[in-house]
Amino acid sequence: MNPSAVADRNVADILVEALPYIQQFSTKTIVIKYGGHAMVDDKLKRDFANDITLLKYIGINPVVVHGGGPQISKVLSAMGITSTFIRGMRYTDDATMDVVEMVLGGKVNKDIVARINQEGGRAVGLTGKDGSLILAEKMKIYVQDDQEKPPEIIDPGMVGDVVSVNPEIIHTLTAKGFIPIIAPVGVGKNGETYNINADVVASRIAASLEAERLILLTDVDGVLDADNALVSSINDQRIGQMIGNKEIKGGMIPKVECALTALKRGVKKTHIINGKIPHAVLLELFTDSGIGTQVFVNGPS
Ligand SMILES: Nc1ncnc2c1ncn2[C@@H]1O[C@H](COP(=O)(O)OP(=O)(O)O)[C@@H](O)[C@H]1O
Ligand SMILES: CC(=O)N[C@@H](CCC(=O)OP(=O)(O)O)C(=O)O
Repeated sequence: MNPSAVADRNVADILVEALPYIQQFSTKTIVIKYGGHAMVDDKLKRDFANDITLLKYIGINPVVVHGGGPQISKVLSAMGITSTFIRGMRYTDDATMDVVEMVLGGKVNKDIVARINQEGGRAVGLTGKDGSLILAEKMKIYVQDDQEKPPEIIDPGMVGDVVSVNPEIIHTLTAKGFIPIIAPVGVGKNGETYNINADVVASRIAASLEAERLILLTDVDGVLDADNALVSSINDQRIGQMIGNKEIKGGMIPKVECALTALKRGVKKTHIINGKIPHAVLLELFTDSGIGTQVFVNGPS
């Protein structure tokens, strides 16, 4: 639905339309991945903080996993370091890892926490190290440019994959009325620090919490086809085709792959939506038409 169409509607109508959704989601867990590209300006950041606070007040358990890719790149470039990305993952040497941990676990995480608390919510910031939330290991990235040759394995440095999630700390916080805000930094079995793509963390956290919804907020309306038209529903087969013919590229690759992983691991529904639309989270959850792309396993394409 066009967001301005929502604004023109009678407030009472909107509230009534929202009621069955509020009833459906009450006491359920909704995981929201807040991408760095959606953290655009003060107004949008405030809208996001409002949405999350409102969800908690009406009895839903929101859990936020945030990114911060552009924010990391800005600090790295001020230090004269240029990042390279392999299939949407930032090559992470030791110096880059330090910056990633400082930016994600520090500035970005605390900004989101402070904004939600400003709106009357009770947010608590965590990285995957806190409460041993995310056990990680080095990710192996397979790249196959030539179908005739076997895939090449690329060493991405300290890029991590999630081995397991221990959600105890999240359950403890949500039960006490807090909203967990999670930075995608993981810990290895020898205490080493890993940089994990935030989409990967969001999908595994959502699975571990048996979440009702995983919502991935980004800076485009959802998955776009070759004509830049929104694909409002997509299944695993079409995802494979669109990655294969490079219609889905870069940062959208981990997003669609993670949406599928979440569904296969028991999350009920997953949507990729434009976080630059004011109150995108509320529009997605509480209106009949919703926005963005819904991802399916074996479903409609
Ligand atoms: N088929 C596609 N549809 C939409 N976006 C795509 C597609 N292929 C690549 N992209 C890119 O993926 C980006 C979103 O990923 P990313 O930049 O990592 O965002 P975020 O910071 O929200 O995780 C879009 O801005 C777009 O440039
Ligand atoms: C391994 C890897 O690429 N990690 C990401 C972590 C942040 C992230 O995922 O941020 P967005 O969601 O804003 O893209 C990075 O270094 O940029």
